Amino acid sequence: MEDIKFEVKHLNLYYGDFQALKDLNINIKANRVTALIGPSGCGKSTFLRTLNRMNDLVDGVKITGEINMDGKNILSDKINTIDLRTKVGMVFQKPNPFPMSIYDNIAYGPRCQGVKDKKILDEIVESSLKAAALWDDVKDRLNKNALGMSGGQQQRLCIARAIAMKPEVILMDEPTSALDPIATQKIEELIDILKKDYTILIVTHSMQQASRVSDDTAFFLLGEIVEFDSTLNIFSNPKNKKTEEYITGRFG
Ligand SMILES: Nc1ncnc2c1ncn2[C@@H]1O[C@H](COP(=O)(O)OP(=O)(O)OP(=O)(O)O)[C@@H](O)[C@H]1O
Repeated sequence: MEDIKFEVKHLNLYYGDFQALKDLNINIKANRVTALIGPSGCGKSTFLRTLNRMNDLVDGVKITGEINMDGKNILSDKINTIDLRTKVGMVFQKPNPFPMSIYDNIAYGPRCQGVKDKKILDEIVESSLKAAALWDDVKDRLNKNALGMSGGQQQRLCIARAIAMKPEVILMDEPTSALDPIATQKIEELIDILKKDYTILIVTHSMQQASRVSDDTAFFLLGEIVEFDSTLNIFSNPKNKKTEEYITGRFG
């Protein structure tokens, strides 16, 4: 059996009285790329954020059900959310480097965790930038401000920053929606390389992107998962009529 990273059981999420996720049941496989697709407002980002408890930061949220990560329910009160967010890193829609040097952007997280040794920090910075396919672009200007990089480079820096924390999972919420086609292609190539070492979930509005980068795809509609299958099946032989209508562009 393939390794399951997240086993989601009867997951419901409410923002106040509004139910944004409805009885989700899904197994996310380790070391695969899972795409979350569906029309605007159907709960993709909300679901993504349950996986590192980012919704805890929103007032009035209520969550029921279970999300077992490597067999442990991460929704339990006993879970240390700081540790969880170290294991489950996140990359956002808009690249959001800190207004500091390229080096310090990567070293920031490890330093917060108490790493002080310059040699170790140098190693983390180099290996993280290499893993994000950015080292060659920036190795001669590590002390320059990260805000001077192109948008695509900034997004790869944000991926490198996530990698520096040695995560097991990387959540990506529309990571290329602010990027041009060439920068997008680089991120997609990177995702393909990273899945060897990490479990990746990606929210995307691009059907082409979902079919290019992902192994499995979940189709969301109005807070429910309508269909979850291999990306090949979802795009070539969807079982649900709504899935077929969405992927062929008839709504959304
Ligand atoms: N903080 C919040 N408070 C109240 N309602 C929210 C909050 N965040 C999201 N919602 C609502 O929950 C539903 C799901 O939102 P979510 O952002 O998860 O959808 P999405 O599928 O990611 O949409 P998009 O593709 O537009 O990013 C929407 O109806 C949204 O208005």
